[in-house]
Amino acid sequence: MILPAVLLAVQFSATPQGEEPVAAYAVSNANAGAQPTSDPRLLAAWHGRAGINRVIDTLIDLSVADPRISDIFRNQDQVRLRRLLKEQFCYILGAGCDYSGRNMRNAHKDLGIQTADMNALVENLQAAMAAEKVPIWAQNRLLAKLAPMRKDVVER
Ligand code: HEM
Repeated sequence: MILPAVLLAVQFSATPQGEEPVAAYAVSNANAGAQPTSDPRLLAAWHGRAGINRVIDTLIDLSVADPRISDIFRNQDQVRLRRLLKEQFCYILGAGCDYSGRNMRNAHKDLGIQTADMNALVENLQAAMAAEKVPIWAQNRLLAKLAPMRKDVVER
């Protein structure tokens, strides 16, 4: 009975306020691209869900203003992106969220992202984590979760 429930969720899920509609897809935490951690020390080092949200806000602000990659974000739904990045990090860091976005391959498939773009985004993420005073060991735990997603995000 899981499949009909998923289909219903996809068919009837309304577009959140302020966001643009996207083509239907099957919602699953597997789309987040990494297994969640369950280490309270790690979550505390990130300053919980509020800290995660601040890091994502800084990451997006830096990236849309970054001349190396700003073109990629132009004309994209940044309201949706902000919401789903927060959900994804919250899920991966074990802060109690489900991830409701698309998988990494489908979300990035038309963006033409190159290795240099990925490196620029990771630099901005490191700056955002440093601004939140996330210790290096806790930064590295998150970066290790993101590393395998490179192959789905970067175009070959
Ligand atoms: C491991 C690295 C990355 C992660 C974890 C990640 C995560 C995400 C997530 C969760 C979404 C929303 C998915 C959805 O709309 O259903 C998304 C979309 C997007 N990402 Fe990434 N991303 C990564 C790398 C990048 C890079 C390197 C860039 C550009 C430099 C980028 C640009 C975008 C843009 C523009 C969208 C919006 C696409 C759309 O609305 O159609 N991402 N990403």
